[in-house]
Amino acid sequence: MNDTLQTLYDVILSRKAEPQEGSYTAYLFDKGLDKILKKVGEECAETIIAAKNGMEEDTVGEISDLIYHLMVMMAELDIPLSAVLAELNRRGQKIGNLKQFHVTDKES
Ligand SMILES: N=c1c2ncn([C@@H]3O[C@H](COP(=O)(O)OP(=O)(O)OP(=O)(O)O)[C@@H](O)[C@H]3O)c2ncn1[C@@H]1O[C@H](COP(=O)(O)O)[C@@H](O)[C@H]1O
Repeated sequence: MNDTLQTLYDVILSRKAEPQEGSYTAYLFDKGLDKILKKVGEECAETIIAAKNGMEEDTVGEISDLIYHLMVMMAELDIPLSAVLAELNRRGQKIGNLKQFHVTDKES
């Protein structure tokens, strides 16, 4: 999972560094942050609509569009993918510690 995200993020970063003809990602960087944020908002709304309609395939497609546009936003803002993954890991470890605490609490 992280490998897939990292590979996609690396391609997005390379489009930012070296824009390619016909690249949608390069087009977004050329348009700038406001355009990218507008796309994030649109894809978020489309994800909600697909989820509400209960169509799994459509929802998966919209989630993928949303993640892609979020990663373009991160690249535009120079936020490394590792920062988000580290934050998710930190939260996971916190929850892990809480579970451990509850188990210990019951046992005593
Ligand atoms: N994962 C994606 C990805 N997901 C969604 N999209 C594009 O996001 C757009 C969303 O569709 P919309 O109808 O909402 O937008 P649109 O009308 O085409 O564009 P706007 O005028 O609204 O900006 C489509 O053009 C999709 O092709 C993506 N474009 C590129 N990638 C990946 O990005 C990498 C670089 O690709 P290039 O940008 O093609 O070089 C590759 O790994 C691609 O697979």
